Amino acid sequence: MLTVESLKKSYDDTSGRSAKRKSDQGTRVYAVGGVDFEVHEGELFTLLGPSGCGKTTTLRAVAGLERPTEGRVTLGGTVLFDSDHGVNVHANRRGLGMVFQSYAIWPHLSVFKNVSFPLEVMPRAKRPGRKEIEDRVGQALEVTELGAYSSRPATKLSGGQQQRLALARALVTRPDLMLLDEPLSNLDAKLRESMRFELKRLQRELNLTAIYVTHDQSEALVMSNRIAVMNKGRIEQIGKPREIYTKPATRFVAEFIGTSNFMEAKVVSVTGDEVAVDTAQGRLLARGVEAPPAAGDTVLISVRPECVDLSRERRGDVPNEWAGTVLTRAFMGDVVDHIVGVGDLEIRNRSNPNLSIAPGTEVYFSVPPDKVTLVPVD
Ligand SMILES: Nc1ncnc2c1ncn2[C@@H]1O[C@H](COP(=O)(O)OP(=O)(O)OP(=O)(O)O)[C@@H](O)[C@H]1O
Repeated sequence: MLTVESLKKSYDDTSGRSAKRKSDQGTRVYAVGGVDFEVHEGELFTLLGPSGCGKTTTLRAVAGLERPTEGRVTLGGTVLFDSDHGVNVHANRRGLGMVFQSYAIWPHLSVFKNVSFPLEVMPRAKRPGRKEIEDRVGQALEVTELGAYSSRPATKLSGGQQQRLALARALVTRPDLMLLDEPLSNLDAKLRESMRFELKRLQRELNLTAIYVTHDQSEALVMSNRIAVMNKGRIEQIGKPREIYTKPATRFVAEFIGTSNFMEAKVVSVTGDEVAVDTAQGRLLARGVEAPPAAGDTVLISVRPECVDLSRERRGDVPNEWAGTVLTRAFMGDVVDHIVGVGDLEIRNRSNPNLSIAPGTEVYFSVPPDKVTLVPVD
């Protein structure tokens, strides 16, 4: 549905020293350094990454609010931007719906008028008749569960309701693609969590195609069909939430999404998709490795804390079983974390809160081989 190819956006570097060099060398900084992705119909596609990684710039380039330095953007077969051929369709003519962090409802208008406004300002030739405007606004308010507030001044809505109003206003034009830039970040934590599910339900029910921008990894995991993890203006990995979490392609992805135990290791042997590695603390077996490395390669091992099985007794019949000592334990209500020391290494385990082992206790822990992830060394 949407294709973004080799998208780049650079700015003049106005920071200190490099600004001086700019005059003779033309220094540019890349906010987006060449990204490629596709968004399929009916999909919620998330751009996820830390502050400053270029996600908003990418979204604004798709919206037509930012002119890319290079690249091509195509929506349903129509070229919206193409640097090689000088194509740049105006933002108003791209047929997109947008919801931003500051959802900017019009305070002097009623809920109904806020939603009808985008239809009323359409060029005369495209503008729907009065009856159709009423029907479409009614529908948009219905799906966002604001029907009962139609005549209320927009300022007399709660934060969550105002957020839904911003969504209704974007939906009413029936856009081919919705662009959502951190739309929940102004809400308090509890409301933000329930709105995740609301938004996801709406997107699914209306079969909306959407690009969602967030720096919040749990929001991305809950809501997305697919996620593109961005770092320093580039995409490090694109995949389904489960793939991104269980098979991080780079150290950055493994560190940014969730928590992980990392160990440097050397590959000892490779048999099909089974890889044995040596770490400073001992040998580990990894199974189900896609694109296995070669013997002798250096790799990074990543193991999620919930994949570390902790026990007071040695089991003996399981692979990857090591002995260690509990250093700390942290109870967090729904889970408990134990930090286990093995030589210089600290391994984090996450368990059901029924397990509680005092610091200083000798323990055994093991990792199922299919939970040992090999990450290429950067
Ligand atoms: N107009 C501009 N001039 C110069 N640099 C800019 C401009 N706009 C953005 N940048 C820089 O480009 C980089 C990417 O910015 P962008 O807003 O896309 O990041 P982001 O990932 O959306 O971050 P955040 O989550 O903080 O909004 C940043 O380093 C930013 O400082």
